[in-house]
Amino acid sequence: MTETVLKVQGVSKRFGGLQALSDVSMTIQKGQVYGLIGPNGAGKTTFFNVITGLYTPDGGSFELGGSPYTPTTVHQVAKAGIARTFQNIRLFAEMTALENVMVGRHVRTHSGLLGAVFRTPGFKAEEADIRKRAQEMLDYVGIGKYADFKARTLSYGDQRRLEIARALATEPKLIALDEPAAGMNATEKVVLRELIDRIRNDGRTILIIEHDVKLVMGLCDRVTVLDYGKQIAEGTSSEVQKNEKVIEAYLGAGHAAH
Ligand SMILES: Nc1ncnc2c1ncn2[C@@H]1O[C@H](COP(=O)(O)OP(=O)(O)OP(=O)(O)O)[C@@H](O)[C@H]1O
Repeated sequence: MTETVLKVQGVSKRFGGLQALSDVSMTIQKGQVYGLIGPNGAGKTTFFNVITGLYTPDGGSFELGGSPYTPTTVHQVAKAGIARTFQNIRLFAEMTALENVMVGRHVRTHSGLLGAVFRTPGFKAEEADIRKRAQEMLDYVGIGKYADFKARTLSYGDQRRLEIARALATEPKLIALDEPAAGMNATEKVVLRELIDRIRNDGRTILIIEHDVKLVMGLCDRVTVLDYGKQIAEGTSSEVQKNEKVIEAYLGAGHAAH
């Protein structure tokens, strides 16, 4: 039995005279790694920003885990069950790795602000649990030994893994990774690939924007290709690779081929 995690239908987004997304639809099933690729400026980040509540779409409908949802604010989207990472890493640089993950975990806590202010027993117990879970997340992505290091002191690859740990801490239905391999060397990419495989094998569902086509093709169950905001292909990695429009879009004049 397949179970749909995210269903997006007919999403559009215009910036002034520029149609950044034009009637884009996709269905992501539980346990899939779903790739979103396309040349520079194709609309990939815009799509991520729409589904995570950073941009308001001009049209389209959204379902998450079988229920309709409207991605209006970032916080509401996190609560609904989508967690993301960013192309340009967005960590709290002066906070420790552990604290960064604890912030992600707070999306799922109950004590609230009053509990924190008065340090109620309920709050203290919850805080201890959050700390423990955050450490487990760091161990899971392989940077447990850096728990007490400030985020800014970690290597680039480790900061990207920390972002993934923070996203996982919200227990998302869908984890959306925006160019997780950007700036990584070959060794770091191998480790990242293993991590994404492990996250999938543990039953999570992943949407990934990635410029490294080799990585995408090796990792993704299905792929959507955008070009100038339009969906020019959708299918398995091998179907998409053979698609004439895709080859054209990547090799065509005026586009950087990556
Ligand atoms: N906030 C904005 N205001 C105006 N135009 C925007 C905005 N965000 C994106 N765009 C434009 O929308 C188009 C799609 O951009 P987007 O960043 O989504 O592409 P992308 O596929 O993620 O590209 P890249 O691979 O370079 O990150 C581009 O022409 C971009 O200039």
